[in-house]
Amino acid sequence: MAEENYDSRKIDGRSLSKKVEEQVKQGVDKLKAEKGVIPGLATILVGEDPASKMYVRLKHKACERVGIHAEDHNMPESTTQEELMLRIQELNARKDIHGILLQLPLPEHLDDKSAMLAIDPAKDADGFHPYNMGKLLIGDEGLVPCTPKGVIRALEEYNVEIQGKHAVIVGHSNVVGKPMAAMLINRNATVSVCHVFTDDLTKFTLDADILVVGTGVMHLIKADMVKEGAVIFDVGITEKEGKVYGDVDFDNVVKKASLITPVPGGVGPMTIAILMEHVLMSASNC
Ligand SMILES: Nc1nc(=O)c2c([nH]1)NC[C@@H]1CN(c3ccc(C(=O)N[C@@H](CCC(=O)O)C(=O)O)cc3)C=[N+]21
Repeated sequence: MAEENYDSRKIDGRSLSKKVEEQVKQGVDKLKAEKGVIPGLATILVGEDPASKMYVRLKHKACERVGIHAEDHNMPESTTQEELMLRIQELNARKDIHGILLQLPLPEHLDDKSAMLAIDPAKDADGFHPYNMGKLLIGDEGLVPCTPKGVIRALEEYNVEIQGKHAVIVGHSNVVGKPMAAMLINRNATVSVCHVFTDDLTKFTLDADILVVGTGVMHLIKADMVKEGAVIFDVGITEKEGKVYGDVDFDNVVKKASLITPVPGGVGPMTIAILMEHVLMSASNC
């Protein structure tokens, strides 16, 4: 028998992100024409980590596509906390910079919490500032973490019902799991948050109508751990021998899912498109 073709189950993050970027580009053009404002994003990267450099490059390329001015603040590995704080304060004060993105992770000797706290919440393109996280928790979603927002956008685009559904999140990080839980609760899902200490992970994943996995454990989620018809978002990235892998064993899990994101080409491009949207939002509000 011929291999079944599961292409229609794939959530195409690349084409979704193109659609979002097209909307952002229109907004940017309008803002330029009507108010003479050019949205500006400053990225801060401390050190020379190759993966971080690659991610920052992807963000700059996206800025170029949508007409956002992008500045690369690449600071040396030896940067002190004081120097980093000073740079953030300079960018906070600049009228032509509407979004500030501090690329994570920072080198060991730097404290990311105090650095993120120093970023003007109105310029917090990542949505990581405690003020914006707090707003998210009380249902006021402005600048929110880009990856979970991208998941929500994809659910909307594919007309997946959220209310009343059991959404299971694997991974309780500040950048994905926790904000994802808040966004799904805000939309009346029943939410379970699992993580490395969860006693019986499969008990939860098997019951998930919507499954979001962000752990960084390659192919953690196998076909026998998911429910028939589940909608699955793979937020994991593991690099191995020049290839990227997700947290979901896509080739087998796709046979049970109704919709599923691949890695690459899934939530990654969406994350960047939402980031562009945030810079436009901040520039529009200034
Ligand atoms: N302050 C901060 N904000 C971030 O948003 C942030 C961060 N720090 N640190 C690192 C992670 C990682 N991240 C990615 C975004 C897009 C892709 C992406 O678009 N990936 C392509 C593949 C690219 C390739 O590997 O060729 C894809 O999935 O199709 C990947 C990773 C943002 N991060």
